Amino acid sequence: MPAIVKNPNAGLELDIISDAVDDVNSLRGRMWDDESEFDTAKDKTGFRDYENACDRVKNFYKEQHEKQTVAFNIQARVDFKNRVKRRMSVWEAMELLDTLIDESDPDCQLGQIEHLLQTAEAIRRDGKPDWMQVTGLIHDLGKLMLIFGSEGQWDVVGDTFVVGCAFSDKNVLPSTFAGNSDSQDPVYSTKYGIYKPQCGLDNVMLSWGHDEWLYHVVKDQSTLPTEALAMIRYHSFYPWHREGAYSYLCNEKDEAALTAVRAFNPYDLYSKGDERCDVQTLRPYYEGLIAKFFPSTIEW
Ligand SMILES: O[C@H]1[C@H](O)[C@@H](O)[C@H](O)[C@@H](O)[C@@H]1O
Ligand SMILES: [Fe+2]
Ligand SMILES: [Fe+2]
Repeated sequence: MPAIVKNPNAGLELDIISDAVDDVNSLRGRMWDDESEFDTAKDKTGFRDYENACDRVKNFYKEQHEKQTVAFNIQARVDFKNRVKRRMSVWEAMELLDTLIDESDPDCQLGQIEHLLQTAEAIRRDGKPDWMQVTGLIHDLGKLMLIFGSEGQWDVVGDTFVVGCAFSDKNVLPSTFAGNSDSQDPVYSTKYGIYKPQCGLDNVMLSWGHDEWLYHVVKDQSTLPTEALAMIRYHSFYPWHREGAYSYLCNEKDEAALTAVRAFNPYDLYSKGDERCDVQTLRPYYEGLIAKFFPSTIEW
């Protein structure tokens, strides 16, 4: 049974999806009940413990850190532009996302649709505006790349980092970058690499993954504000928004983005320990919100 569902034809055959849901649910049952991979009652310090993470997570980061080179990142962006697009609604995308497992995540015990709803519900409980609730609801939909033709998990999920200059030791499991050929490159291995000081994140290439993919999908097809786009684009950029790395590449515009991403992050991360959500009960409320910012179907 596949750990992730990949449909090479990238169609949305419903029987494949429902088989996949069954497979994934049974896999989840085994991963989470029998292996006790997750610590259910942890406080905030228990999240994102990569040093003590299971092999699945450590192997994921080793592979990602070795394979995300500048050359790969340029090609990924070309491929993104030339890809075949699919049409579906945001809610359909959420249901499809629920057939996938994120191998990078040491904390997410429930499925992806519950993670989206838990994030949105935590934002809603705090009385935050509609647009931010919707942002929470959709922020990980870029993981659909796993179905729409990614190379693997390593070019979709996990934290992001800058490529084209020296890898920061503020990244998780930084020793694994030794296996990335860019670490030996005479330019890419220097502090600034291919960048100018304070050039701004718009001019910097972050490792390719679900943040950047969804940012491009959403920016022209929704009426979400700039802050929402920053939350989506940089939510996995933990070395920057949590650890303060790469400040020598940032400009003034990035300060506003940083404020937005920091406001968003606790809802994304710590809601993973919240109560379960009832998908069908919450559906009408969130479909109403989605309709405020998106047309009925969009191109993915
Ligand atoms: O493992 C997680 C992943 O589940 C998230 O979706 C991503 O945003 C994080 O940065 C990553 O580390
Ligand atoms: Fe994410
Ligand atoms: Fe998330």
